[in-house]
Amino acid sequence: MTDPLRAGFGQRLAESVRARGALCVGIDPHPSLLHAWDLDETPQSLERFAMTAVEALAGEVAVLKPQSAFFEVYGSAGIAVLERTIREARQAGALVLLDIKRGDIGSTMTAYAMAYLDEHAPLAADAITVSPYLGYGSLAAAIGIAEQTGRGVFVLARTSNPEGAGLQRSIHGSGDSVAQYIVDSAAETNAGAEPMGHVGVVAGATIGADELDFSRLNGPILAPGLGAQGATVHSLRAVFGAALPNVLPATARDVLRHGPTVDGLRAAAHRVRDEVNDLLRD
Ligand SMILES: O=C(O)c1cc(=O)[nH]c(=O)n1[C@@H]1O[C@H](COP(=O)(O)O)[C@@H](O)[C@H]1O
Repeated sequence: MTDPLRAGFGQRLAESVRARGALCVGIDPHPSLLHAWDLDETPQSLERFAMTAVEALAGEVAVLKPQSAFFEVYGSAGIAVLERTIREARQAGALVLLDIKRGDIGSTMTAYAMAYLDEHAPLAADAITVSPYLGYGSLAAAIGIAEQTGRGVFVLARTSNPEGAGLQRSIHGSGDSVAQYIVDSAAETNAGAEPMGHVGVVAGATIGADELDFSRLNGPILAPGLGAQGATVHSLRAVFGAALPNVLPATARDVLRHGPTVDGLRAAAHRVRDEVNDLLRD
């Protein structure tokens, strides 16, 4: 295995996907899931939930994606659980994509990058989600620090929620859609990187067929929306076409609802992973 601190994120992700299959499982401790697992809404229960997910999945799937909001709800106690979740998941071999969807003016973005992408940060993950609403250029500090530390960013391009379409499909000054402009901006950053660059994009598995051209991206595509939001593994081919090998399908509730047993969670993740493997082989 390549030293995670010396290889770029594109390479580390490619290796992890090769070894474990293309799947990202979200750790989203929704109140409804806590209840379904017979847990209450306390930091102790949050910890039990997250640690069970880590035990079941961190040695199995390529990427785990804790959703920060569900931890932040509990204040500092929740953040402590998030720190432990990130640390233990990484130690068990998963890449951790922290879902925080940050985006701000450049100087503030530097602070966010130091909080989540700096080697010594308590919440340092392998990658984070970022929002380009303040302009792709405002993300430069995060993109730069990620590159220096062997980490990655996933920029929201065409999100899985129905409300995203109006804004993201509107026409940008470049003449393409806003979403395509984001994909093309990431492509410029990733140009020439081997095996691919460290700037991914987010494009929901729920979006229309062939809506975006990913042919120049040279980076990963996080595709949330499988399961609870209605997309299926089968639908990925129509949405992503030739870009399928770079797609990292993501699902949270559809796996987590098979807890609280470690075996149940693992079997659910394996089922989705195997479906994705079959799709990629076809
Ligand atoms: O960035 C994300 O991960 C994300 C982007 C997007 O377009 N849609 C989306 O659902 N997500 C996240 O992916 C997860 C989806 O969870 P499930 O619908 O339970 O699979 C949530 O944590 C969302 O915040």
